[in-house]
Amino acid sequence: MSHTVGILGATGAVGQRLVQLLDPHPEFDLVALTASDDSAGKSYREAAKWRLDFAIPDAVAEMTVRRTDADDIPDDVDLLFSSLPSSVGERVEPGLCEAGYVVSSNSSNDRTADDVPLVVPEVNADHIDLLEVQRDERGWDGALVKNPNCSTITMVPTLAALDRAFELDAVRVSTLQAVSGAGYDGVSSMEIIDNAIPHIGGEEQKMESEARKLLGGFDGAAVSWHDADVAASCNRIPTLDGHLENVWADLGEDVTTEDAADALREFPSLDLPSSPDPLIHVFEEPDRPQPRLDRMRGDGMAVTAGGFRETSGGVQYNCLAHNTLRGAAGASVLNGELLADSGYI
Ligand SMILES: NC(=O)C1=CN([C@@H]2O[C@H](COP(=O)(O)OP(=O)(O)OC[C@H]3O[C@@H](n4cnc5c(N)ncnc54)[C@H](OP(=O)(O)O)[C@@H]3O)[C@@H](O)[C@H]2O)C=CC1
Ligand SMILES: N[C@@H](CC(=O)OP(=O)(O)O)C(=O)O
Repeated sequence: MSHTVGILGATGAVGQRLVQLLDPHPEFDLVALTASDDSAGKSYREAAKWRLDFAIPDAVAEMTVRRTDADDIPDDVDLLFSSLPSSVGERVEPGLCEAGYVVSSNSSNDRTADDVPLVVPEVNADHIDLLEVQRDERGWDGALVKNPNCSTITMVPTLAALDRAFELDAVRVSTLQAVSGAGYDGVSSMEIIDNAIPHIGGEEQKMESEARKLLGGFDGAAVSWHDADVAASCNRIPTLDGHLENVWADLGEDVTTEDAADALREFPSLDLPSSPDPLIHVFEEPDRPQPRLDRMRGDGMAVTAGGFRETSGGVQYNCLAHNTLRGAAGASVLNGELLADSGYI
């Protein structure tokens, strides 16, 4: 069955990735695009500073950009994907849900709120039913579901696999993050060329909290966060797309690299249109994954891992995912597919 969908913040970096994924989507029909008041009233072609390496899809280029306001969005849109700056998302998303819209959001506001499901479908699809609690508590006809931060998404499927096979006690992670994560105007070329920046505001705290919520249990009423101790250190490097992460997982027991790699390899995917199969690709080569070579694995939706080493009571490895596909737009689309599959739209 087909559903009508719209994009909030459609002209931005993540919004353009949403256009890329939704224009050919087999189940979603893209009918509305919004942005700031400066863009409203213009054609998408005029309003968007298009940065992807293919032409704007014909069906989208001449659509008129709308204001990000319930009064300007058709009432019968089944699902809105939100890629607004978090300060804007915080202000407008709850109002849209109150007005009856179902919103799958990539923005960081409200990700750790008690009644907002934070979901990576292959990891914690059951958390989607927190929407029943949300609707009861807030009296909404609409609903708000979030995907996590791109650095968090990159490591969480691998941690979920290790937690199911062994038991996750603690995680230490250091990131090498691509410039697209900061948005097109986020890091200037003079700052990043020939350089690395060991600071991304708020990123460590997001990885530490969002990972524990995603890996937690849901009893039908509330999510109990996983009690693993998670600590992160985040760095920006001059790659375009693809976040690479060095992970130390403490599993409370010695495990072989083969057993750890098998746990990742065997972690199941889902039968949703955007879920890759396999979800986690494990490399034998010690120098993989690499951003340029491996970010498009599974159409940019797979997580890749490799470089396993035994540590005392655990394992060390590297993992990678495409930050604006699996880590942002693709993650929101997957949550939209889960909302459809679960009957919320
Ligand atoms: N999951 C993840 O880890 C990632 C998440 N993100 C998040 O996604 C969101 C979007 O990021 P990105 O695409 O890089 O941002 P951009 O700045 O590229 O795009 C922002 C979009 O929001 C619109 N917008 C800005 N201000 C307003 C406003 N006041 N009212 C309505 N619309 C507005 C812009 O419209 P206009 O063109 O008219 O200004 C544009 O469409 C952010 O919250 C970011 O943190 C980003 C990357 C990865
Ligand atoms: N901070 C991430 C991208 C991002 O926007 O994250 P969030 O969705 O948590 O705001 C990066 O720079 O790579």
